[in-house]
Amino acid sequence: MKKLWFQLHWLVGITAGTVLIVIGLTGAILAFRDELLDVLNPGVTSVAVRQAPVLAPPQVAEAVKRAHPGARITSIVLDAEPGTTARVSLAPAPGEKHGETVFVNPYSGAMMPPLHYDEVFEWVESLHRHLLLPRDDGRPVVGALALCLMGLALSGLYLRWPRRPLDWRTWLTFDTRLKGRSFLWGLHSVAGTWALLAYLLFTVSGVYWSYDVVRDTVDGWAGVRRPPRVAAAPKPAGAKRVEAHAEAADLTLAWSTFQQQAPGWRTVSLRPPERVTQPLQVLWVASDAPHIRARSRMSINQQTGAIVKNEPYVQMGVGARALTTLYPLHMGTYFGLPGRLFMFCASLALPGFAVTGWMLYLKRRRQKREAQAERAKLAEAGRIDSADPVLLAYASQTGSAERLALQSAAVLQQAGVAVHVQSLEKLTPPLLGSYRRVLFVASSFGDGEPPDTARRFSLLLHAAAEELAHLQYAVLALGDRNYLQFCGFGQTLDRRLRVLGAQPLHPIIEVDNGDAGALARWSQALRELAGIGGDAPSVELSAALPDSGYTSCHLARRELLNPGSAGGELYEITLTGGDGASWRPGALLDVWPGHYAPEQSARRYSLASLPQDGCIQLLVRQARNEHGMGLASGWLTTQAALGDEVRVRLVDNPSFDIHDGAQPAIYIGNGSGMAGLRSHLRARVAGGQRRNWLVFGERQREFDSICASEIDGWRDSGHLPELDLVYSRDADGQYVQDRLRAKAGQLRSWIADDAVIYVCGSLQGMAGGVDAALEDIIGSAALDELREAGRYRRDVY
Ligand SMILES: Cc1cc2nc3c(=O)[nH]c(=O)nc-3n(C[C@H](O)[C@H](O)[C@H](O)COP(=O)(O)O)c2cc1C
Repeated sequence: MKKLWFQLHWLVGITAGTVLIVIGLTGAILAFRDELLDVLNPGVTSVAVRQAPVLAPPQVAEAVKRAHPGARITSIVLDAEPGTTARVSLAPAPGEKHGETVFVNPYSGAMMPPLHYDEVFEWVESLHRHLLLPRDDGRPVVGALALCLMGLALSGLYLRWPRRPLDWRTWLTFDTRLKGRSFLWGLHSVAGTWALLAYLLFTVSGVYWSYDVVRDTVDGWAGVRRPPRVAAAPKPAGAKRVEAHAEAADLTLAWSTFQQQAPGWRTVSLRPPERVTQPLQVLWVASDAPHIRARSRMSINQQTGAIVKNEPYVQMGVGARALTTLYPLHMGTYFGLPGRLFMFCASLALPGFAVTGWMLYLKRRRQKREAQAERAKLAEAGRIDSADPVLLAYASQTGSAERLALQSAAVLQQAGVAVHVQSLEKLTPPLLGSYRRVLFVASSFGDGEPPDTARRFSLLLHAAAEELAHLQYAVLALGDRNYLQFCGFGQTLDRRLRVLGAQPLHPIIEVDNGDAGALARWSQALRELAGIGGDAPSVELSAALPDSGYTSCHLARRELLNPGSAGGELYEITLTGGDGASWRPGALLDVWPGHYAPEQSARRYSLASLPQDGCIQLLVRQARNEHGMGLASGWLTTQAALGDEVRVRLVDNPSFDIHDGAQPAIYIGNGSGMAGLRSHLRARVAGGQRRNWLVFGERQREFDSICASEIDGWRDSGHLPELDLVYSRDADGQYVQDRLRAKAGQLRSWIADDAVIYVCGSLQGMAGGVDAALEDIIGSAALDELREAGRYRRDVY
């Protein structure tokens, strides 16, 4: 059901929604038409206020007749606001369609300069009301668009219905720290909810004005009688034009009658008829009227001054009065300036909805296409038949979990493990129970809820009484920490599986916004499951679309840091040109090796510099394999010429993010792991944080003392009171874990002082060794506590 509504919402959105942009923009312009005209025509619609009596309509009419002899006045509009000029409309000259409008100084009767640009606003209005089509053709089209707007607003409301509908915050606010799709979604849905009332008003008024049948029916209910709509009959050729000077009556009598009857008015419009024998029509808004369309009418005999008909607004029926609110509600003027601004913003927001809606849709479509490509790759690799396959089950709203499930399946399949990949949409508890090992990749949606496609499975699993003691499982939960229920569905799934007796292969791994560190842990879990040996290169999983978000930089400098080393050559690579790029210490950089093979995936490096350094720096070890040099490392360290373009993408790395505050920091690492540690240390030094301890390992002091002068500088300035540089191949060779054990007491004391531990470098050997040493020194429970408290952060590969 929700799927169908989603399809409808999006289909109407990209069709009618696109035209609604025009209606919205023109509506926003018209909302401030008078003010815009005033700005464009200074000194036309108002003059400086004087302490002098203002001219009455008969005197205004006289002044206009003197300036435009022979012209017939069709209306005089006065405004009680001091300094507002009188607006007088004249009948069209022979052969013309529209008559002139002139403005008259209310104190002196002088003619004001002509008003310019009004025709532009008329054009905008005709675009807004009938899309520049002939009026009778355009009105129903605009009416249909208004109905589409209502459909979009209401279906949007249904699609975003939160689990806790009574909490107003979930309706009207969203966390602006959200990123990417979540941000767009939050903006689209929350702004949509805010604008909902405006759109319902636009629709109701739009439909009323667009369809005669609706208008007649509603008028009938409201007891409003309008004159029948008949086209004005063409005047017979040779018909005599009414001569203004011969026929026009003096307005004095009629005006004095009106004034006796209506002493307090805000605006008044007099419509002198063609013939003196016909009554003068007066429309006026009382000074205490509730809105600008609360108009009273009066017909006055021009010759005797007697009232022919008097229809004060207050005596109108309830229905008729209700109908007069339609226009002020549509414009927002009913609620004064705040109302106008609200309706203005709602109109302007229409293009915003179209843009965010399109962006959401295109992103979703790309994710799906990428998932299809990954699925095809998996199928191409050939299915491995087995009676005991691993099931990779995914719950995905917008495609990331599906892609990660497929990438995970590929890792297992490449290692010879038979896999089945299945969406939770099609999974049932009995089917789940037919597997022995299941890996879930589950995102969260709404408010920590399952994605739409996984709702049914989630309900079934809750109601299930299946015994799952034979089942081993692991959960990779995707989410975003800015949501209150971070990885809510992944956690629910994990809890429920435990209750049903299933055995966790691995503690749940929670991925905050595609966090590369968490994905690396999942990748490691997959390797263990598949029995992949330590020497095999690790596989990079990525939730981001393969080629999105890249910018161009240029190779500015490359420096060999370890000439003569027994290990691989290590270079400092400097890139420039990513102006304005910003990242936090610990962040990563994807380098796109598309210069060789477009289908290749990116290579990821830890950033070794800070944005304030004015450049991007990496420490790149030149990788070598049986085909030669590594694709990206070979290119960056040897083949690319200085100045060559390098396509890069910044990747947040929340699990290796720097901590704020003065807690001490212990930095442990080896080899190119210096990159991640260096960006942290630079930030700590810049921030004046002095309690830092670096434990760093390489092969030989003579050849591998990388970044030595910078490290010496930190030590000399007092920012590195503890420094342990260890070299495994020197005479007194040690690894970092050995040094940690040797300084166990000091380590415990730093940890007791709330230190945060950072580890960056190779997973094989170093990271495992450090983990074991820490466990020995402080105990596994304390290490777990550090991990949970975010005080043990790793970026290992
Ligand atoms: C509307 C919306 C609601 C979300 N709600 C949550 C949430 O409550 N908790 C959470 O951890 N993540 C939440 N997320 C983040 C997603 O789980 C995360 O972006 C995930 O990577 C999406 O994976 P998918 O593309 O497979 O659906 C939400 C995202 C969106 C767009």
